[in-house]
Amino acid sequence: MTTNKKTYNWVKPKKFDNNIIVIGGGSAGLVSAYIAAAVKAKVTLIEKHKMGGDCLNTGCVPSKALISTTRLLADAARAREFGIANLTADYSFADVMERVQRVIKSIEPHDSVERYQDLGVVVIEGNARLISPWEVEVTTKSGTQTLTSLSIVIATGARPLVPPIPGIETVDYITSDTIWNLREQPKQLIVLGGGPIGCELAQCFARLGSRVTIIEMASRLLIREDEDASGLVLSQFDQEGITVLLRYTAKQFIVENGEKILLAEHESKTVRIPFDQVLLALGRISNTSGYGLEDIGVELSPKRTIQVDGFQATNYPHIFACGDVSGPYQFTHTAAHQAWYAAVNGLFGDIKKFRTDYSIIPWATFTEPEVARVGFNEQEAKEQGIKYEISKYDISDLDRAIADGNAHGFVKVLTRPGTDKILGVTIVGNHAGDLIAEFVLAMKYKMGLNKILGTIHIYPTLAEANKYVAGVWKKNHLPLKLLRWVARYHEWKRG
Ligand SMILES: Cc1cc2nc3c(=O)[nH]c(=O)nc-3n(C[C@H](O)[C@H](O)[C@H](O)COP(=O)(O)OP(=O)(O)OC[C@H]3O[C@@H](n4cnc5c(N)ncnc54)[C@H](O)[C@@H]3O)c2cc1C
Ligand SMILES: NC(=O)c1ccc[n+]([C@@H]2O[C@H](COP(=O)([O-])OP(=O)(O)OC[C@H]3O[C@@H](n4cnc5c(N)ncnc54)[C@H](O)[C@@H]3O)[C@@H](O)[C@H]2O)c1
Repeated sequence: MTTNKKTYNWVKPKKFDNNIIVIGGGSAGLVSAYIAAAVKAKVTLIEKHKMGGDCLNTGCVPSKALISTTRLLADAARAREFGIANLTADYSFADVMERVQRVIKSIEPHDSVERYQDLGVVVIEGNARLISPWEVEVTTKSGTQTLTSLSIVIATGARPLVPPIPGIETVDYITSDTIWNLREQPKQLIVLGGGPIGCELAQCFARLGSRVTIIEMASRLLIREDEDASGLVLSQFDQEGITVLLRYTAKQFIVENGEKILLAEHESKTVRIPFDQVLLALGRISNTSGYGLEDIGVELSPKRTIQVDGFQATNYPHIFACGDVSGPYQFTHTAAHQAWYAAVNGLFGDIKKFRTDYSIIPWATFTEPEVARVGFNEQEAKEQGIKYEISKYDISDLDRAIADGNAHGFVKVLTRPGTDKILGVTIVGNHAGDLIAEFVLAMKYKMGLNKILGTIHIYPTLAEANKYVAGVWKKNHLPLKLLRWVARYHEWKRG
């Protein structure tokens, strides 16, 4: 990437207050600041809202806290299957939502100003604005100051997409930012979008007793995953009474006699869907305006994320970006991964630069069943013309899953034809997000399915599914010639 010509229009300070300034105290910013402090750099972290960013305050943590409560309710509803005649759950929606806040409070110290100050980071709670490629203006309650830095990491995150659907402003919509403020349960909740946010939250609210309808314009839920994976999520949602309307596109909101109605388009017809609350889960857009990027000319990508090169650098070689604001992934663990590169390249790039390693990126959607993935799935391999073989193990056969009363799902491994090299894995089922870790490690350290098959897995665990799928691969790759020869050898020995 070439240096933006605008660099030459700015006067570079002769001395600097900081080695690195990090803008944004979410998953990406916190890790960048941590790394910088660990290697003894002078680092200032600026956060304008809440330390911990989306993950702690409105994203991963509250959603997973709500998932754990609602799973308890779903398990209680299945009590009979477990030999318990009657198990009633007495709860109030408001109490459940308060518990979510308590979980956030318990995790808050991990991301707190105090913790980062103790680590050696200067933390400023204020609004940052780039006023030159080396200067950041910070506005706090007590005033405005200008800081200078040799390098800058932009980690300003993303926000829920609010599309300009006519009438949207009249229906008091909620997003993943505001849903956590609800204390009164929606009776009839529409969830716009069947991606990870829509699916996780739709299931939670259905389990709490709301009547939930998902509106998804694509032909499947979780469209990035393979059809067999999203199919299992769909059939679970059907069983739980969630209405899933596929190939429906939200077109307009109207309010008639006080009733809120969504007009959605389906097969060229307009369908009316009444509701009392609508959650927008239509994707997240990067925060790229209002803090000086446009003034100094930091370039954006066609997807409106900050454009970075393979080293997380923007068109200014000393300004880096990481996390949701730069993409291409929008996960806490990828934000943290990129943050290491942004900080290290920002501090030591003159000596050595490290290219961000995207070779093995895992993720999971925490619906029941969970859907976890690393590497290629079938649809991506086909799109990219990559040849593969499939080994699939059905979890309905797994002793532990049967004992747990959760015998559904699968482990599917794509391997390079004729070898045990793993190209990608999809796991659907209980604890899929944990089970995939074995394959992430195997892929990272280039271990094939033979190595997984040769590893002892504790009986009876869900992790045995990983060994069994390796066994499926082995059965399909038996050394037939050798086995024929061995059979003759045994025959000869018998005389
Ligand atoms: C409902 C939901 C569930 C999710 N679940 C998961 C999950 O289970 N697993 C997973 O891996 N990911 C999950 N994610 C995604 C994850 O939350 C994000 O990928 C992650 O938080 C991105 O971190 P970030 O640091 O890039 O951005 P953020 O966390 O958004 O942090 C950016 C920070 O920058 C601050 N900021 C912005 N502008 C300025 C400025 N000018 N000055 C100072 N500060 C500024 C903001 O206030 C914010 O705190 C979920 C997201 C949502 C919404
Ligand atoms: N477990 C996790 O790791 C986790 C959980 C939640 C969110 N996230 C992150 O947050 C990101 C955003 O999630 P998301 O679910 O909001 O976005 P998404 O982009 O994954 O899904 C949005 C869905 O909305 C549909 N859609 C868009 N416009 C529509 C319309 N007008 N009518 C009907 N449907 C429409 C799209 O087809 C798509 O399927 C994810 O990509 C993920 O990276 C991760």
